Amino acid sequence: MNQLRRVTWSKACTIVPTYECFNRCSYCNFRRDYPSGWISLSETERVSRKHRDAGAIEALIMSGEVHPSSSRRVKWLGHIAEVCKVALHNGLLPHINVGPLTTDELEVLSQVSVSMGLMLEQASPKLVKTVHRRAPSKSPSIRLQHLRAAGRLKIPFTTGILLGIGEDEQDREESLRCIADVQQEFGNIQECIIQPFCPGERGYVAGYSSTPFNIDELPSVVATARAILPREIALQVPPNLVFAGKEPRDGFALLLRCIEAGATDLGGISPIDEVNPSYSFPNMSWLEDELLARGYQLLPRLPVYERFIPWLKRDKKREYMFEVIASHMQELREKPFTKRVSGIL
Ligand SMILES: O=c1nc2n(C[C@H](O)[C@H](O)[C@H](O)CO)c3cc(O)ccc3cc-2c(=O)[nH]1
Ligand SMILES: C[C@H]1O[C@@H](n2cnc3c(N)ncnc32)[C@H](O)[C@@H]1O
Ligand code: MET
Ligand code: SF4
Repeated sequence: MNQLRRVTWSKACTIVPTYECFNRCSYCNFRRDYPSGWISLSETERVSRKHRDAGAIEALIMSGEVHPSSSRRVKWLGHIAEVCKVALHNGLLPHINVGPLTTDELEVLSQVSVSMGLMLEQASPKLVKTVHRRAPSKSPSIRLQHLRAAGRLKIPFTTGILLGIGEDEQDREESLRCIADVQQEFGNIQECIIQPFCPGERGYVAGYSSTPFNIDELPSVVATARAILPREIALQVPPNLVFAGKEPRDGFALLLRCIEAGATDLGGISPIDEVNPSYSFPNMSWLEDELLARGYQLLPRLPVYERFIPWLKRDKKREYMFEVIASHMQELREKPFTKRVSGIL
């Protein structure tokens, strides 16, 4: 009998410490002007419980940023750590993506999460003059430094490239080679996201992008990534952006081409994609059936890949985190099916 091939996803609940951000990436639909406030811990608790009860495993902590030299930076970081603790104590495993951090900051947040992430976006310095002109955090050297610091600290890590922001094919290959280099040196990259820029309500690449990303080219970028990146790195594509603006049948056909080109993961699936709120996710139970008919098993996973669990520091303070990991692993082992966790989606 033919072995079923695996495609994974993570049932997530996105928690946003703050939408305020000192950067102004021209494609961003997420940021709001100061002051728009920080999430309270009681709201964090309410949201975490609700999603844990509905079967979520991951708390995707995604935030706007406070300038590195601002006097508010320490409070901002401390608040993110508190938000993670609340999510964890309500049974969710935090994955943190809050922009570039110093080594000390990474160390602090690694205590309260099971994995972290930062998109490289693109390594080409030319974008700091265009889409990232008002986004100092998007300096490629700062982001590569972050990836390497996370490597040194042995933090299981997610990164990726953003497509259609004015880069060309060589730029994409160069960015992927930078990610491969980090992996070669540190081995901490668990997945690489191949993320197509999608214009939303507010984000636009005004006058910058001479070649907006054509979603039908996604499989070929996935194939390039598969050729450049070491085998052990999972390739993630966001299914809501693959399905965007298409009939379900056509969206599915495109997703299948991405999978055949090497994509192995669909990332964090939450009720709302906070980055691209105008694009909803396909129904995961439906996707499970469709994929099964093509020889693929759609399996839920934790936000830390199993081979990295031994990397997580084990001390008294973090004993609780290991209990939460163990209980989710146990549940997935008993019933490793998408239908079981796809609850409220
Ligand atoms: O729903 C989303 N999840 C995003 N995720 C979450 C990701 O899909 C999952 O949380 C991870 O796969 C967990 O392992 C990101 C995670 C990162 O580390 C870096 C960037 C992203 C970007 C998105 C995103 O745009 N939308
Ligand atoms: C969290 C990640 O989301 C990505 N991101 C930000 N805005 C958009 C958009 N409009 N479309 C697709 N991806 C986006 C960036 O790559 C960022 O790092
Ligand atoms: C919507 S972006 C959220 C994460 C962070 N601000 C970054 O751009 O890397
Ligand atoms: S993409 Fe991230 S860094 Fe850029 S403006 Fe939006 S929240 Fe800020």
